[in-house]
Amino acid sequence: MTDLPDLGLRRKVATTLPTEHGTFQLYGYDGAGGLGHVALVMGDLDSSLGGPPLVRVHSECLTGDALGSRRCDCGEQLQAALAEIAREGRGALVYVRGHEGRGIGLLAKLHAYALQDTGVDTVDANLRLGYPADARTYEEVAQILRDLGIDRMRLMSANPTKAEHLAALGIDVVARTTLPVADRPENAFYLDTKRRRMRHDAVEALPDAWAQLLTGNVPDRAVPGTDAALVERYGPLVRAGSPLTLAQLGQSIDGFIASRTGDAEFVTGEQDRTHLHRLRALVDAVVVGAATVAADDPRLTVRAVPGPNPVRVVLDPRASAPREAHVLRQGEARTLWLVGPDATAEPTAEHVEVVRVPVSGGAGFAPADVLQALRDRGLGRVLVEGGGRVVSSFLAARVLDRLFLTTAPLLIGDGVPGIRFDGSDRLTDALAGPVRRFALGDDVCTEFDLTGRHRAES
Ligand SMILES: Nc1nc2c(ncn2[C@@H]2O[C@H](COP(=O)(O)OP(=O)(O)OP(=O)(O)O)[C@@H](O)[C@H]2O)c(=O)[nH]1
Ligand SMILES: [Zn+2]
Repeated sequence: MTDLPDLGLRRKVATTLPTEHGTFQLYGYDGAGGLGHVALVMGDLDSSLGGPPLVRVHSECLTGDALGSRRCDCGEQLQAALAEIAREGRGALVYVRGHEGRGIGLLAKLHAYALQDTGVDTVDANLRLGYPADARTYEEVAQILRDLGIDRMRLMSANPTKAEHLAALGIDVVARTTLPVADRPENAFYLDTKRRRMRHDAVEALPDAWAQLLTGNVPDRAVPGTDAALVERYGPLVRAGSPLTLAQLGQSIDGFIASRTGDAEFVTGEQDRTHLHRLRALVDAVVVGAATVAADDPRLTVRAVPGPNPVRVVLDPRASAPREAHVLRQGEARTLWLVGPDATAEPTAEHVEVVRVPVSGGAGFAPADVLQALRDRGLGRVLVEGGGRVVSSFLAARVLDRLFLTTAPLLIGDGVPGIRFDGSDRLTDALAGPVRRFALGDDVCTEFDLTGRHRAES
């Protein structure tokens, strides 16, 4: 190992850092002109025990790492590297301060971004501002690696120059592996420039998971983190094809979707809204009852995420929906207004089609008749999203494939009920799993897989 000058860099503090990938040892070092560096370590790094460990030398990128920027791939590489280390149960990530903007600093990088907004590539932008294309140095990194007992390692990086710098400082880089990143419209030019002008490897570029799901494909590999979670959560719905009947409801933990005055803003939080919009984007049609249209005047479009608007379906046997309701007036998506055979209803706008459906028994539609009317119009994938009575009636009729029931940590005490149906006398007959559960901020979404409960075809 080359003898390095002692830069006076010291490990100052040791603590732990629990992350979504597991708990790491965290070491704080001085250096980087007072900014300090951080190393995250998992497992025993001794090469003689488990071979050369997996190491990521990660250059600080405030915009990518902390703010989720899609101009670069830094944030995704950071998460992917931690996930890889956790998968092996062993390795280290050195988070290098002072490397921001390839060593030119944050504000200079932002100036370089402004130039890139005019079409200049990332290399020329640095040069035009009077900086080198890459001003990063690695002496302090080598000192930290040495402090961690790492003299041989497998480096996770697409940048051969980084490996060469570390090798010149006496670190034996026995292998270099690339991390999967998503090729997205926003980062394509940057990634391409790194490959053409900075010798970066062409990394296996994984497609944007949500864009794939929207086109009906379930990617078999996704960038760890958000993309992987999207595939896990929504992949089964895409695979299920058509027909498919889903329901979604957000309610307080004591089972109400609104207070007794009808105040429903907001029972569940922002993340549940995003989840609802994702479900809307993945189906052909969304179904709501006329009472929900009257109470909430929903738009039923996809706004929180990219994706197409579904056809909007209003269940209104007596044609009582307010004629001024958003879905009956605003044409950003088609609306099917399902009314009883004798109800008085005329289309309120070009995008509205009045559909006659038989009224069964009481004054309501049979869920199976509603689904049939939609299938007759090519709408096989359906989301029933409110209110409580409509969702409950589809549940009771055993036509749902899945129910997404989100509960908020809120006790309303009394109000508009959520899921209600004729219960059973014995708990063994109650509706139980299989379920999957996922956290949506403070709320918990429980996904009931009901495919085994369908009413037998008569
Ligand atoms: N000056 C400048 N810096 C950038 C730009 N985009 C990202 N960066 C910085 O580049 C650094 C990361 O370097 P990259 O070239 O993306 O990747 P790398 O570290 O060389 O290689 P990998 O190990 O594969 O990530 C981070 O410090 C970012 O802040 C840019 O357009 N201009
Ligand atoms: Zn970045």
